[in-house]
Amino acid sequence: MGEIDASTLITSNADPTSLFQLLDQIGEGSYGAVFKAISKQTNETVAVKLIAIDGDWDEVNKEIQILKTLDSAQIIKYHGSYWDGSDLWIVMELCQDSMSGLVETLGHGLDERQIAYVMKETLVGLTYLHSNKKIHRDIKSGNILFKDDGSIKLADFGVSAQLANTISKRKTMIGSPFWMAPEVVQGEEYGTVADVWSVGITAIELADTLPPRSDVHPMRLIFQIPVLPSPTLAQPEDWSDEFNDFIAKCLAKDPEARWSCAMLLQHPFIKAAPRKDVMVDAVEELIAVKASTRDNNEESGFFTATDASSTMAGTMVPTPGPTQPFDAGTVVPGFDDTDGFGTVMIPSGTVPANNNEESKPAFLRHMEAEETKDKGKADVDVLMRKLDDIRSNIAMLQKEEQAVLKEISARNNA
Ligand SMILES: Nc1ncnc2c1ncn2[C@@H]1O[C@H](COP(=O)(O)OP(=O)(O)OP(=O)(O)O)[C@@H](O)[C@H]1O
Repeated sequence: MGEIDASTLITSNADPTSLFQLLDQIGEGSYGAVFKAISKQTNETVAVKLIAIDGDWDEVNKEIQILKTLDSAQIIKYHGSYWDGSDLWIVMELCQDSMSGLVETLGHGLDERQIAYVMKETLVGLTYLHSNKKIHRDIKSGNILFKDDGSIKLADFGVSAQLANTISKRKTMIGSPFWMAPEVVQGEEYGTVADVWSVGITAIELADTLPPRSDVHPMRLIFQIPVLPSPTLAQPEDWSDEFNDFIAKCLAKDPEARWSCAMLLQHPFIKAAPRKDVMVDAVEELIAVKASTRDNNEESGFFTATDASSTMAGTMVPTPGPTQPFDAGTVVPGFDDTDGFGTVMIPSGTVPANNNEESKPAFLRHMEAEETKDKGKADVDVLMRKLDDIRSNIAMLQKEEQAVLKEISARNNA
């Protein structure tokens, strides 16, 4: 079980199966599955994340300790943790789905008023988090959940960080590459505005259904993020000036120039945001699509578990749902990250200090280490793609060099 004793994590010694009846599985993360459940004492419906004993206890412990301390209407409520002898049960407030699940199931992006509302609630939650000296580090539509009444809840604090009173910056390379700020992929010190960059990428994701540059391999993307101009909406002209400007303020490449969450709450795009009723139609549409998918699956004999014991015995067929365009799972060293679309987490201390590798982003070192493991499998195609990547990065850097030289010459002549 690692260095942490499960007894330090749990709320009480009660057997969770006597407290909660697990119902359908509603999600799956890298550490375990999430179930809808009902409290046998209060009849309240809740969400239960089941984490197997061989999980990464250090990270689980961190998530629980952070969740325990948070109390905000925009952050998922934590109800407690229990141990059933083999799995840790983390009991939380139940949501309908994530924003990525919504967009995916509906098959289209949100409209501008809905995005303004989701962004406002996200910023309120993050302002609270940041004022408590915490950084989320994995903001994306997959980690923004919503309830049936349209309320928004930030979730997945598995990779969040607590900033010490004296240290307001972090260096550990954590996040999902498509949503990562330039200073994070460059391995520089970063602060709470790293979350703001991810908010800007999420706004684009909610409008366009995918984050920008989603067709680029994450390995190449980490070179591109610091060099290329800030991303914009795919068709900026289809959206208001206020929305385009909001995204530009979130996606300032220089963290010093980037607006904070508190500043963004005063932005005209957010000031004009409607109330949660704006989500009602989308939520109803989602529930209807889910119900018809369930009916179709039942007709074709595809079923979901309604009983915890059958589920844990392995007889359950996972809840069918639309295929995720992105694997929203957290990728930790030792986990397979074949597509690289998940959260990347390189715990501090895993990277040797004071060697010539230090200047490389930790994320890149991790990818390279993974590649070395698979060296035997490398073939000419792989090497050709690598060459292609290197050439494209050289071309980008040359372009950047030209721009900087031009700027120097302009300033010298001024
Ligand atoms: N409280 C909740 N209410 C409703 N659904 C939830 C809740 N918590 C999680 N889920 C669903 O379960 C899925 C898995 O959640 P989990 O936090 O375990 O992993 P993840 O964030 O998707 O991935 P990872 O932990 O690998 O980053 C989520 O994508 C979400 O759709």
